[in-house]
Amino acid sequence: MLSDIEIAQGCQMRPITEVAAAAGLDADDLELYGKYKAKLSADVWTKVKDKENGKLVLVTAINPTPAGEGKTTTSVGLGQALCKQGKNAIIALREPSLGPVFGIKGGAAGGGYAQVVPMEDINLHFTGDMHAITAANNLLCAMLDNHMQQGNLLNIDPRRIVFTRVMDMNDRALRNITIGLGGKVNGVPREDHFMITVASEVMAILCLAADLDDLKKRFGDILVAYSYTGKPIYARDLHAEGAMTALMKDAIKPNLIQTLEGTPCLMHGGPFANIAHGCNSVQATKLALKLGDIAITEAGFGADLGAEKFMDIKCRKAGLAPDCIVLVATVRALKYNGGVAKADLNQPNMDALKHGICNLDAHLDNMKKFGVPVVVAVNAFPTDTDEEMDFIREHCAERGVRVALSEVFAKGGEGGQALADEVLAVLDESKADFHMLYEDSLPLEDKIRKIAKEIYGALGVTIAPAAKKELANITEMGYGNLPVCVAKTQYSLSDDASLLGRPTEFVVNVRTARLAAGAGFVVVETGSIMTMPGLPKVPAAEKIDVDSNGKITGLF
Ligand SMILES: Nc1ncnc2c1ncn2[C@@H]1O[C@H](COP(=O)(O)OP(=O)(O)O)[C@@H](O)[C@H]1O
Ligand SMILES: O=COP(=O)(O)O
Ligand SMILES: [Mg+2]
Repeated sequence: MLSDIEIAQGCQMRPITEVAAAAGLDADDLELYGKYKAKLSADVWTKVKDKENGKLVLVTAINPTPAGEGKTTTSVGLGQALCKQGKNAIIALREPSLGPVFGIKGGAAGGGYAQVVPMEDINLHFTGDMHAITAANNLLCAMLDNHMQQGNLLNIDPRRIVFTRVMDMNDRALRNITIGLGGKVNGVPREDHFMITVASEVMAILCLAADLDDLKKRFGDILVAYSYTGKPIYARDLHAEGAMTALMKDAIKPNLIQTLEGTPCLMHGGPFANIAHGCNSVQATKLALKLGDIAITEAGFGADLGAEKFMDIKCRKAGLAPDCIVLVATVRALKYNGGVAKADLNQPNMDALKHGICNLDAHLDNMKKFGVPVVVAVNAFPTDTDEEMDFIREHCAERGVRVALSEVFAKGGEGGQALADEVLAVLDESKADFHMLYEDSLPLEDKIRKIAKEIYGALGVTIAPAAKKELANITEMGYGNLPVCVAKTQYSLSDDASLLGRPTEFVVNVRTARLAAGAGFVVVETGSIMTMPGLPKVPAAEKIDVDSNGKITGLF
């Protein structure tokens, strides 16, 4: 079989203006970035906002292997499959980060015959949104350090700065740094940190902002530090929000691209779900609901992370309500959860599969708590045996859960017909009764406990003294009603990556708490999760190249 990039490069793409027209958009609605990419102009929303919403389908997954289990692939394939049936379906995805592209996981444009294109553009610079987010974030940092250098009128305590620099790269050497060295002319010496751009509050704000004015207000609301007397200092106190917004005036516009089968895809915002809220932008999702009769969107990593945050943060903030959940399961991830080593996942192993199926059960039980009907998509890999796939389908049938074998990777939209039929049946039944896991009024610590117990299956939660103190401080400052965004490993329901399957006898250990006042949630870090990943022993970057004609190879 051809590689993802070979398939993508072999695609005869439609001009993006044609794709837009099929989605009901005309040339005035587009700002072209070449022939195959465009941004939607700001007044598209005014044009479509009074249209009736389509149905909303969320694609999530069981706990993944390090390679990922095919949420993006399934989202693209399902969109292709529905369009093949003549439905007006549009997908809304997140943008890739260079971290995984050059690291372990690869791109975020799907795979096989279920990809969005132009894949290499999308996975590298795309339309520059990641660079704009990085620049806006680091401008604020530069203005913060400059304020302290220029007399520090705000009396900022350099030991209590809570906003850090970012870079869209896996670079562990930047996790903990010292800046301002070299004497008076070089600034105020202090400890600083880098996180990866996709974990930043600026990224979250892009994903949750309604428009340019809201973006600017949220930027101004970013808590950056405390003064020596404990007074909170916001970005607006540094007069940074205007310039930050100017840097992001194009990044806030959703991107329009196409699938391998020429069907429309909105791609905007790229937070990871282990260290951020993991959902594409509200703007893109709301536009997809207006432009399509069915909008398919994804949330990162497993349902314990992306789906929970989709429901409890994105839907809460945006007034969205999913009509159907597609839960992607793979034989390989279930065997991984059944204790099989990564190197042996391609070997048939019914015992491990039967042992690991409890992870699927955990996520099925969890999704029920949100009142949204589920379809399990068994994402078929070439190494899967019929016996293994039949076991998963029979297990779902015994639970009374709709299930479909998805072959979209190998066959594109044609391979997603069974899945499309199951999703359409759910949408026709309209049995969704969406509700969030907790009320705004639940105290922050209790929100954390509720997520840990109800979704992760924890016995309880430990909260480090510093985190406990910061949660109390955040509540004292009037932010106790905000939702919580848990930063946690994606490999386990617990905060310990080694506890696979459906662990029970564990507690979740909260290390830190951070107010993202601009985004409107509180981030708590658990276990050993880090917001700046590192490159692996053999980075994927080593296999990426470009020839003298500009043709890229090795991206996957
Ligand atoms: N059915 C499949 N067979 C083979 N490879 C697949 C299949 N589905 C996905 N992949 C590959 O697995 C990786 C992860 O897929 P992706 O859709 O990005 O997962 P996720 O969005 O859940 O992280 C990609 O490299 C993709 O090409
Ligand atoms: O946030 C992570 O997203 P994927 O699961 O799509 O890699
Ligand atoms: Mg993905």
